[in-house]
Amino acid sequence: MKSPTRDKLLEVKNLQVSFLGIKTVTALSGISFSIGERETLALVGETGCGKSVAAHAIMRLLPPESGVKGTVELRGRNLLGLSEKEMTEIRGKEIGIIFQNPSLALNPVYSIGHQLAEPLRLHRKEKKKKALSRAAEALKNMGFANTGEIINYYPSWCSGGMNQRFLIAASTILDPALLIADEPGKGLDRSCLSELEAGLKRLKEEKKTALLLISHDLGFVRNLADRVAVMYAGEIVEIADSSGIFEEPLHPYTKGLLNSLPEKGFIPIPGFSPPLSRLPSGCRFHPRCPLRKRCCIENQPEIIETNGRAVRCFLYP
Ligand SMILES: Nc1ncnc2c1ncn2[C@@H]1O[C@H](COP(=O)(O)OP(=O)(O)OP(=O)(O)O)[C@@H](O)[C@H]1O
Ligand code: NI
Repeated sequence: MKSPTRDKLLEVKNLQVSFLGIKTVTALSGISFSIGERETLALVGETGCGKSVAAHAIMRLLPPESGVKGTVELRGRNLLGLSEKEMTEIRGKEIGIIFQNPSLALNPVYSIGHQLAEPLRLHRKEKKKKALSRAAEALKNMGFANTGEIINYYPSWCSGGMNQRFLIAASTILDPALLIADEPGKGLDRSCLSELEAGLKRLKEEKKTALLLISHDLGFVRNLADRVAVMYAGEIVEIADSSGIFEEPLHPYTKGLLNSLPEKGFIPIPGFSPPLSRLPSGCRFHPRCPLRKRCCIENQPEIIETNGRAVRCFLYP
C-alpha cells in the first residue's frame, strides 16, 4: 500500500487454515495481504493469533491433516497448486525461511563455511573455492569481520546470536526474493538483537530481499518494517504503513498493543485472546474492547480499505 503501483512479489488471498481433529480449529479465517518486491511486511499480534501458521502455510510446511484454502501467489504463480517437487524448488531458491531456534536448523557436524557453500555447489554447481568465497561474502554482509576464520567454526562454538546470523546467511545464500523470518530475535539479548537487526537491514538494502517478519518485539518491527499487518484471533484487523501503525493506530486492538510498550507505560490489554474453538459473536475483539458498541457484539466487521490502509472495526466507515 506504500504506492499503488508497487510490484507485487507475494499476494496472499483469503488464506484459511483449519486443523482437523476431535474438534476442528480454524487457525486462519481468510487472511489477505501482499508484499511488494524489496518490501518488508511485519505480522504482529499476541501469541496464538496465527502468525506462524500463516508462515508455514505460505511455505506449504503444515502437517498433512491441515485444511488450507485460498491462494498464495508468488509473482503470479499459486504456490498452493504446485506439486511437492515444484515447491521444493521454490524453498530456499525463491523463498527462504528462518525460525526462532537456529541450533535446530544448523547442522552441528559441519562447519559454517561448509553449510553456506553447500547450496551453491548443489544448485549452482559452483566450485568449492568460489562457493567458499561467496560464503565469506555472505558472512560479511551479516556483520562478521573475520570471515576467513569464521567459515571454519562449528555452530556449537558460537552464541545464539551468531548462529541466528549464520542461519540468515545460509537461508539467503541463493538470493531468494523473499525471506520469511519467524521470531528471529526470540531469546537473544539486546546486543545480539541489534546485530541481527543490522544484518536484516543490510539484507534489505544491499541484497534487496523482501521480508515477511514475524515478531513480538514491536521495537524491532518499527525499525525494520515498511508496512505492518496486525492479527487477532486468526484474522487481520489492521494493515498500514509502519508510520501509520505506530503514530496513528486505528483499531482499538492496535492501540492496546502499542500501550503495552514500555515507553507507553506497559499498560496491558485486559483479558485474553479467545480460544479458536470458541470465538465470540460479532467482532472477535469485542469482549476486550473499551470502545465496543452494541453492533460489535452482534455483527462481524469486514476489513475495509481507505487511504492506503485497511481496518476491521465499526468505528471506521
Ligand atoms: N499442527 C497444529 N494442530 C492444531 N493446532 C495448531 C497446529 N499448529 C498451530 N495450531 C494452533 O493454531 C493457532 C495459531 O498458532 P500460531 O503458532 O500460528 O500462533 P502465533 O501467532 O505464531 O503465536 P506465537 O506468537 O506464540 O508464536 C494456535 O491456537 C495453535 O494452537
Ligand atoms: Ni509463532
